[in-house]
Amino acid sequence: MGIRTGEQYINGLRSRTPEVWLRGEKITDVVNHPVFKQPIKEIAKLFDLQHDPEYQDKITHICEETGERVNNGYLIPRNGEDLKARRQLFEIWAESTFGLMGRTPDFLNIVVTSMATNDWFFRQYGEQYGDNIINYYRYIRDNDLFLTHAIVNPQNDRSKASFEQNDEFSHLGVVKETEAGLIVRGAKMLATLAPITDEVIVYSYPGFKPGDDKYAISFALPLDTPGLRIYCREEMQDGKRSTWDHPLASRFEEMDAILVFHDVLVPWERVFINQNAEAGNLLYPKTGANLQPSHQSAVRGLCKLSFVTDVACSVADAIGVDGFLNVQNQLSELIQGVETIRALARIAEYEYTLTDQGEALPNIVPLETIRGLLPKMYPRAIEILQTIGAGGLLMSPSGADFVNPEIMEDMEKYYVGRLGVSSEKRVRLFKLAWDLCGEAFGQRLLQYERYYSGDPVRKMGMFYNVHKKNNPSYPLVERALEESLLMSEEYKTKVQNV
Ligand SMILES: Cc1cc2nc3c(=O)[nH]c(=O)nc-3n(C[C@H](O)[C@H](O)[C@H](O)COP(=O)(O)OP(=O)(O)OC[C@H]3O[C@@H](n4cnc5c(N)ncnc54)[C@H](O)[C@@H]3O)c2cc1C
Repeated sequence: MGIRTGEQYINGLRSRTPEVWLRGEKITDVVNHPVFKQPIKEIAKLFDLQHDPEYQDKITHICEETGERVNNGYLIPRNGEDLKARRQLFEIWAESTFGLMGRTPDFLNIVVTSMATNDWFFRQYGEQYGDNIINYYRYIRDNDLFLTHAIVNPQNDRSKASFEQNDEFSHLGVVKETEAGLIVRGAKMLATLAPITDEVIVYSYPGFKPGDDKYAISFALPLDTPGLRIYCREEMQDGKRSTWDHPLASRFEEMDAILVFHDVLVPWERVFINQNAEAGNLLYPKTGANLQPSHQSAVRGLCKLSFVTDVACSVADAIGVDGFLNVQNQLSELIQGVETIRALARIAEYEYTLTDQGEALPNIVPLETIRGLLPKMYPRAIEILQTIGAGGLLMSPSGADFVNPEIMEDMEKYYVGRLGVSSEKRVRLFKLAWDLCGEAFGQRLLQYERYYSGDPVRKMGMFYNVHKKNNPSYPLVERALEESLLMSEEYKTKVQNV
């Protein structure tokens, strides 16, 4: 089949009834549910872009294996040009949602592509697991499926390993093996967009302890697999608020969910890692399953930070405060932050290396640097937006006020910005800003930047450890010590006295 249209994506959702729970209610028609309707349309637009003549060649390519047109996320990067082609996809899709939707389909396309490129890794633990990951890659590529992923255990007791938890299966694990496949039980978090995706892939961060084998699994399933429940968090938008009042929050909410598996059958052909703590721990360091999607996250994060920066500049300009030195300092901090991330993302691409499999890997150091910087830069950007918008963020009336003839005149008079900025423009701009920096929607966006790819605190620790391993000595420091010693009177005296 190759690339789908938005309508085909929506029809795919319509054809299935996963067990989605929201506010104690089982949702039977996700496509028409007010909470999911608009985000589904926003994702559908991404699929449609694949058919838009302006974008098609930038975000899709002809698959060598099938001759069909497929998404660039399925491109196995072999050189810098391929990485660039992939980046164009990330940019175009990220810009479509202003970078506010993080788990667009490209994210997991890349994870699975990288896993399949490294089938040798899975094969070490059984030939069939290598075949399974390749077949799964082909299946999602050729059917252009949209995946969610659940890789973290629920926060039950983080001081204990999975096998030490009070309940043997609070963390997802294997109950038994059958002829048909694995029977799995327990929970995984935090599957963003799960209710509106086609399939889930389960794997884990490293960190399995001896005794954890039965929890060290990786597999993929359709979301309507019997026994699989999707528990949504409380929604941040009820789907009824207007796009005038909530220009972003009403469009781009990414629902997050916990997945609970009630003795779910995972057919053997969908198993990639089977109860193997060693494989679970080595998946990240030995394959590009972690690194390759960081490229998408970097480009998407750049788009989001750029957007918030532009909103802050627009707000400052609209009320004439961008001539003040303190405001200029804050805006420059944001602009320089964007430029830093842009430069790092480009360096990662240019300094790619080839693995033994011929897979082009972007340079991990700049990508991990972005991963370290964004969780600090993004909250800072939001703080700056709040500081520049100040009280104005809290005085915005609603769209309904602007169309009521009794008060319209006041609306148009008292909410104006600097010369040339109408009341309506100013209020709508401040509402855009408020969605980002005040609404629960905006708080979730912030939490996303902190945690979307793991705990930033431990990531910084790992970054330092890897740096130390790769830089076991510091020759410049040694030279500085050596040279100054040789030049010192103390050294000369010591030599004379010996
Ligand atoms: C908006 C959002 C969307 C997400 N989307 C997805 C998704 O689509 N798929 C997915 O699989 N996951 C997703 N995640 C989950 C994400 O991977 C986790 O939130 C992240 O890995 C951090 O884990 P945690 O939330 O369990 O925090 P924890 O690991 O429980 O950490 C909680 C706190 O305790 C500290 N801490 C915990 N353990 C240790 C330790 N051993 N040493 C030192 N400090 C420790 C941490 O520093 C942190 O401050 C998402 C998260 C968010 C917020």
